[in-house]
Amino acid sequence: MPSYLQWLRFIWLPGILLALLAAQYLPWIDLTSLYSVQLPVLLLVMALMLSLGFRSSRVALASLLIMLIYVAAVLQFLPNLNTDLPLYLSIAAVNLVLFACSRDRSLFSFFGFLWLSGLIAESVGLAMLLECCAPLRMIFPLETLPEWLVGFLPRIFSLPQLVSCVSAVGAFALLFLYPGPTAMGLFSCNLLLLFAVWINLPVEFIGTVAAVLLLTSLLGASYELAFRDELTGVRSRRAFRYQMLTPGRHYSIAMVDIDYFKKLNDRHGHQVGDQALRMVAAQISRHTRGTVFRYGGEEFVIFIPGRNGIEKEILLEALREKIAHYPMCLRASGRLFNGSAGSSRGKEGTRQVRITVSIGVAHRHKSLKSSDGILKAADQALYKAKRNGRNCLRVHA
Ligand SMILES: Nc1nc2c(ncn2[C@@H]2O[C@H](COP(=O)(O)OP(=O)(O)OP(=O)(O)O)[C@@H](O)[C@H]2O)c(=O)[nH]1
Repeated sequence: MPSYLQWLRFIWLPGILLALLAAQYLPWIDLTSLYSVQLPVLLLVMALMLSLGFRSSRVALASLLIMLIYVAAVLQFLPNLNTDLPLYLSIAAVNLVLFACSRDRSLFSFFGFLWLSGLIAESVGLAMLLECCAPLRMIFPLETLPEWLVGFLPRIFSLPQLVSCVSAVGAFALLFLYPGPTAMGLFSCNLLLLFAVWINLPVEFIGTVAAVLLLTSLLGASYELAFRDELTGVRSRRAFRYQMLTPGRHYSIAMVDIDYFKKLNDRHGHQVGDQALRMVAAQISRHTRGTVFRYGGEEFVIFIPGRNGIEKEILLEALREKIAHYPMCLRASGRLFNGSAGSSRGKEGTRQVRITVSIGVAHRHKSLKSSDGILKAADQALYKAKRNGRNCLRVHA
């Protein structure tokens, strides 16, 4: 967006509100019918607009697809659409699985152009096949299972039911392969289509619920963007700031900093440095009771609720040791792999790297109450740990 239009970013929502208010007074627009009949369209358009803003082509394509089916059904574009709806829905479910397999990119790109062209070609081809080629349907009745499948499955299954079941299983598998709010949204839509095919849900319900699911997945994705560190998967510094707004009465803050990280980066490259950051984040998450945040660079903060300071220090000391003894192996090429899972440990051409961390911890108590003060105290303790030779834990007195 050009810089002179930047201000639009802050007024588009009040702009929509004013447009809707103005529409109340336009005689040729009947908003009552718009709200009741077109609610799914409004919600799906919202999902589409937001996903375009987020460059989430997967949600954008899913919104477009559901909108296409909804509009075609409501406006009776195709004479047999209502009877063929389960078939269309099951094919939409297959499409959702394909979307879930792809990576998010902008729809305004060659990639987006390919997907949209494919979607249009598929819709037109399917509509022509189902609506115009009646003789073909006599030969291949798409509602029932093909003969070759009847031997394996009971006849009570219709083809759309089978396809929607397989798609839902596929979407579930993809949720495990690429976990995240978007995959979860697409899987939920797949489940919705599965139910719609099996128990004939009304099209208004399908459109509205699908839009709500897609919008919720977008909100989840935006939360992840704002509050999660992309590299390590732990919460971000912004999330820590929010956490410290309501920290509670009894808590401690530990700052964990990787030792000589610059040297590691310089010697083995940034990719190895990134892997080390991921390893440390994973170890902290696994071995502490608190919440882990990446504070910046090679520094992590742990928010540990509870009173027992000594117990927390023992656990943090154990964490420091676990990280120091964690075997990370470097291949001759310089690429890191997980030593504990690596079968090549000790093989020729591999070398182990030991990573250590220094930890500073401060507990909230009578004379140290403000969250900023506690954070500063933990930082001072960390500085002490660094000065005392690193790879150790220091507690703010
Ligand atoms: N690979 C990688 N490096 C990062 C990242 N963020 C910051 N760094 C590097 O982290 C290094 C931090 O170095 P320093 O602050 O000097 O700390 P250090 O070398 O660990 O020294 P001590 O803390 O005193 O032991 C810099 O070289 C940064 O480039 C990141 O996301 N990935």
